[in-house]
Amino acid sequence: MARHTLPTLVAIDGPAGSGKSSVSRAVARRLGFAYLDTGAAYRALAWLALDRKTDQTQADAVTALLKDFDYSIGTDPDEYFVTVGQTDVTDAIRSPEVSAAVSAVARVPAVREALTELFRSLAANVDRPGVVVEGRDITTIVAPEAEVRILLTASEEARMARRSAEITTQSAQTVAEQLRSRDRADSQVVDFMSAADGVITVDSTHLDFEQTIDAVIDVYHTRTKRALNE
Ligand SMILES: Nc1ncnc2c1ncn2[C@@H]1O[C@H](COP(=O)(O)OP(=O)(O)OP(=O)(O)O)[C@@H](O)[C@H]1O
Ligand SMILES: Nc1ccn([C@@H]2O[C@H](COP(=O)(O)O)[C@@H](O)[C@H]2O)c(=O)n1
Repeated sequence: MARHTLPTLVAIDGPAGSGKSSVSRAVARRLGFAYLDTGAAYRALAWLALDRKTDQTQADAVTALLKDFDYSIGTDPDEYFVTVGQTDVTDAIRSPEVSAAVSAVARVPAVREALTELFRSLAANVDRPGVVVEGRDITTIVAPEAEVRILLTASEEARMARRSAEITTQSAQTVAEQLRSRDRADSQVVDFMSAADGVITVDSTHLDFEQTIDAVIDVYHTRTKRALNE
């Protein structure tokens, strides 16, 4: 009987706007790996809370949503989608309302436990030789055993400039304040501002997009070669 080999895990954490999703997706494409965006699940649950008019500050009410959280995500880097039940929420989960609500949902311990299990199962069952998983606690909680663990950072100034270039419907000041306040709230729950032991920092402040992808791929090759020699 064929033995199921676990996919190679590339874990990437970092603050909002550091380039986790865009860089991880591009790295997955280059390596022929799957791509798992974990923030999408927290966003989808926040979307459900808003849809059901659930008070996101009430941990019990948010936890109760988990029982009918019928969540699905595409892990092919070229076919990304997010659904809740029959509803495609791929775009809706990026709305300012969801971004403002998501940290309250993500701080509920029962939510973190359930989603961590879900991420482990999704990552273990991809149909590619590896998977790039990105979020806030992948290198530390979800997959501390990952072969490659990276903290992707950039200065607050660079992250804000990149994000506000993307969002044209809000002022640069509003975008910056939302980014800062989300990082502040999220970092009370998990530490994604400093690299844990064994985690390599890639600082993209002075790198363009392609250089950042190259830097991550370099870390991948260095770490996987070293693992082969150990
Ligand atoms: N090195 C870079 N140079 C220039 N732009 C970059 C670089 N890395 C990422 N970007 C751009 O910065 C923006 C934010 O990146 P991205 O959405 O991937 O960040 P993120 O860390 O996933 O953010 P969030 O956690 O808020 O979802 C995107 O427009 C992306 O194309
Ligand atoms: N591993 C993770 C990933 C995300 N979160 C929470 O979800 C929010 C949205 O994440 P994005 O990557 O899409 O920005 C984020 O602000 C966190 O609240 C998390 O807790 N852990």
